[in-house]
Amino acid sequence: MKRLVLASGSPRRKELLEQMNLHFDIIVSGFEEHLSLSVPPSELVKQLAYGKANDVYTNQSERVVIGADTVVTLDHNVLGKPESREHARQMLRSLSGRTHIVYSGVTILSHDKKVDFHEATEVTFWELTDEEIETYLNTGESFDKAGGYGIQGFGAAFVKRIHGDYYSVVGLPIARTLRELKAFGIVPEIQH
Ligand SMILES: Cc1cn([C@H]2C[C@H](O)[C@@H](COP(=O)(O)OP(=O)(O)OP(=O)(O)O)O2)c(=O)[nH]c1=O
Repeated sequence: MKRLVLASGSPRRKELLEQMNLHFDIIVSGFEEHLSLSVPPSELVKQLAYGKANDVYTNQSERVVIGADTVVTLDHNVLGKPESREHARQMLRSLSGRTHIVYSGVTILSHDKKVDFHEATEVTFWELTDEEIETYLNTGESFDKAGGYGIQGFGAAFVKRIHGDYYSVVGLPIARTLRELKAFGIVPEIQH
């Protein structure tokens, strides 16, 4: 049986794989993310996902490695994780009352195969007041998340509409990932 490795420090990605009853190890990659690559966001997230997976993959033939990356785009600007409270505030103000796209890219690597894909999900926010934004910033939830919000947390209060895979917004399009993992011989253990 191949050994699945998640090349991610994201607690959300870990929880989603656990939710599906997959057994895996975690090795966090030291790959440096640069959001400035001049490629479309759908390519960018795949390139960053590949960078993370490839950093952890060490040519061990029994390993299947998953890397993933998530960004938010608004008017062709790419928003990663906020670097400060002010940066998070600016991001949330720019997302207020608008529709943005969340891109998640995934790479799965083994010694003889590489699969990569992305999902794009449209998220529309209600108009946010300054007070709502400040209250949200106080939760501290913004700081490790692309676009400065977490749809799975208090950020749920901002979401008017979503079109696409919810789990991709959280960081890992889990259904598509499971489907692709099958080709690597990785299937969840179903408990009877
Ligand atoms: C938009 C949004 C993003 N996010 C998260 C998913 C990702 O973890 C994070 C984007 O950062 P990433 O660089 O994709 O991932 P990461 O740094 O958390 O983990 P690693 O690089 O080790 O794999 O934003 C949410 O949790 N909820 C949301 O609603």
